[in-house]
Amino acid sequence: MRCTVFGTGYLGATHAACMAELGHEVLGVDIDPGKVAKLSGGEVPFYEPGLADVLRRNIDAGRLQFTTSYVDAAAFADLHFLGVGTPQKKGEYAADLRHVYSVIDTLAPLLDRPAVIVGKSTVPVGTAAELGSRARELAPAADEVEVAWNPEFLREGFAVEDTLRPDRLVLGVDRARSGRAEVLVRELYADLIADEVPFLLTDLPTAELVKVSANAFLATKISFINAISEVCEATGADVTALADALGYDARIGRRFLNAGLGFGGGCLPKDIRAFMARAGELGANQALTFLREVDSINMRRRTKMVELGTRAVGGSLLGANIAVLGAAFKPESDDVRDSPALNVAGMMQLHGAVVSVYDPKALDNSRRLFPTLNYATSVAEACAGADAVLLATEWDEFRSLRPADLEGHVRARAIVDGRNCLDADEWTAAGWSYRGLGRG
Ligand SMILES: NC(=O)c1ccc[n+]([C@@H]2O[C@H](COP(=O)([O-])OP(=O)(O)OC[C@H]3O[C@@H](n4cnc5c(N)ncnc54)[C@H](O)[C@@H]3O)[C@@H](O)[C@H]2O)c1
Ligand SMILES: O=c1ccn([C@@H]2O[C@H](COP(=O)(O)OP(=O)(O)O[C@H]3O[C@H](CO)[C@@H](O)[C@H](O)[C@H]3O)[C@@H](O)[C@H]2O)c(=O)[nH]1
Repeated sequence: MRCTVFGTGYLGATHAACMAELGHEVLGVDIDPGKVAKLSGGEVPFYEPGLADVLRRNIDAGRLQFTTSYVDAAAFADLHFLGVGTPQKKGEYAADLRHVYSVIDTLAPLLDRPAVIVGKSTVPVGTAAELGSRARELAPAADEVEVAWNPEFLREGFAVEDTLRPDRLVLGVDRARSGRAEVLVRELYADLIADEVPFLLTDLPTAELVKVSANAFLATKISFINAISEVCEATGADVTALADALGYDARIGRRFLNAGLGFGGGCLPKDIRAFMARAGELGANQALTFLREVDSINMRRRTKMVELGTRAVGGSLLGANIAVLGAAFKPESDDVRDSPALNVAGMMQLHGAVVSVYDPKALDNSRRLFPTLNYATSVAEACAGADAVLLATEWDEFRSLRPADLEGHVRARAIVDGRNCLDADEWTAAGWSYRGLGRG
């Protein structure tokens, strides 16, 4: 079948390519002509393992195209996915929905036959119903336009795998409508459903809430273990051993219990804030106040890392050479949105340190977002003359570092492991001062 995907960023480009991989004809639509040109040429404008292969294979097969033209998109299909960004508003907790509304305001007037718009962006509860009313007001096809919500749960770094083998598919529909959305979406995902991926049909607000609740839970789990880290730091306990022991309880589980520098990225931080803002608008102010604490615990880890880095160089950052390994918000991604690593690097610089940042994939994005930091093109270059090394993103290249790899480069043997991914004993035995977060 045919579909379009509006917004070809991390989510949209992946969705478009993967829907083509399932055998559908797909047209990706973006307002950024540069992005459209790259994607059309088979180039992924960001780092996402495995995506380039899927993209090229499907472009070559003639199933996947990209355009900036809404007119072409409206003519191309009757099933339209909406995957544009919903960032945090400047200076507020709430989500900025201007891109989502812009898609509806531009697309709907072009819809002159029955159409289904399926939202995948993460939005505050109530948005889908509002978008549906607006689309029907603007569309020549009026009541024949239906808006449904199919939240996306993919993780960056595993986007292709998560799209082609998701844990579940959730579809929220407007029960007052024809049921066409369910029919089309079930047909689109037929191969996944046949592979026994659970398909959960619900109403619009529930679908919207599933998404933000999932991210709120994940953020809470990370902040829970990071709060325990603070107690470990006060007592000399080791949070990594503690998390392993907790994780054996199947009711708790080990995943998302990695203590360290905490969560960042284009999703968890802004989603929990938008969730709090929306709950407030709905008069449920008390319900999510715990998320404020989740956010605070998370941000405190970043200042703790700065504190450990400062201690590692003897108490003052002024003039100290600091190597920061990692800039992406997590490994296997070049995404630096709300990156804990860059936040720490920036704070160290503000305190007078000379900071050198290295990341295997995220340097271009880092330079664009934080042009005032110094960037190195290798671990060795970042560590040259360093008074302390800070490991901020657990890329394999950094996990596999051995003390000998840094000998001859650093000025002092001090390392702060912000992701608790190094063997503390090995580094200590090699004469290094090793500090981890939540490790005694
Ligand atoms: N990145 C993820 O891993 C992920 C996973 C699940 C959900 N989400 C959600 O998906 C949404 C998109 O996130 P993202 O990370 O892909 O964002 P992104 O910034 O990478 O991509 C958004 C894209 O939308 C395009 N765009 C903006 N306005 C447009 C318009 N009017 N018409 C067409 N294109 C337009 C932009 O040019 C950009 O390419 C957000 O709501 C996010 O919370 C993201
Ligand atoms: O035990 C852990 C696990 C993760 N993190 C950090 O948490 C952040 C988010 O990690 P992850 O959830 O893997 O990355 P995202 O790609 O942002 O994915 C989240 O956000 C997406 C966008 O909403 C959702 O689709 C995914 O399901 C959800 O996991 C990163 O900074 C990680 O370093 C930890 O600190 N400790």
